[in-house]
Amino acid sequence: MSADLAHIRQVMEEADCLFDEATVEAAISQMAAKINAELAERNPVVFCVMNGGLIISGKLVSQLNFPLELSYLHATRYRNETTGGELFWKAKPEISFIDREVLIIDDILDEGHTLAAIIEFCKHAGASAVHTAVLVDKQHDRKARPDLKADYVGLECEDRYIFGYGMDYKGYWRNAAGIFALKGH
Ligand SMILES: O=P(O)(O)OC[C@H]1O[C@H](OP(=O)(O)OP(=O)(O)O)[C@H](O)[C@@H]1O
Ligand code: HPA
Repeated sequence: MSADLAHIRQVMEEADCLFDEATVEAAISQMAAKINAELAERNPVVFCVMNGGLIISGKLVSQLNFPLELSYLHATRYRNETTGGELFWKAKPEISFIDREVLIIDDILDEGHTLAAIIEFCKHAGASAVHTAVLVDKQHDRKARPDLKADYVGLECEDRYIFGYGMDYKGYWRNAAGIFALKGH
């Protein structure tokens, strides 16, 4: 069924901007500086977690100043909904990373089931270390594991459904140049 575009537009009109473009870009640059300082000599294989990780991955890797290999994987549990379900692998990594360090880039660490499963998968598949970078870490006490943290975090946000910078509302607004919170959520 096609989305109701009038509704999709209204959602943006009513949304609260949590972080404007300049703030998000500054956060991405800070992440890049830290990754450059810590991973430049590690020859990591970098994986973008599709679809949400697309924008942050592109903006982040272009600020990394060392040679790296870039690929993607796709694991999803929200499927255009605002609450998560069972994790479904749409595409597993194709590039080999046995005995290599891996850097996973995603848009958001929410409950963390997605990131935890990807970390586990990469370790089982032979990665010598798994580093993780997320643009946003949502603050609440529903994490898959209480100690689950990403190594590189751009921003922390309140416990609301957010979109923009790769994150979608019903498949839309991944392109929004800012991070917005849905009215009433
Ligand atoms: O921390 P969690 O609660 O597991 O949620 C985070 C994950 O959810 C979103 O992906 P989604 O399942 O929406 O797939 P998509 O990126 O293709 O939209 C997001 O891009 C993260 O990968
Ligand atoms: O708040 C969110 N917004 C968009 N996608 C998401 N995936 C998990 N949480 C979110």
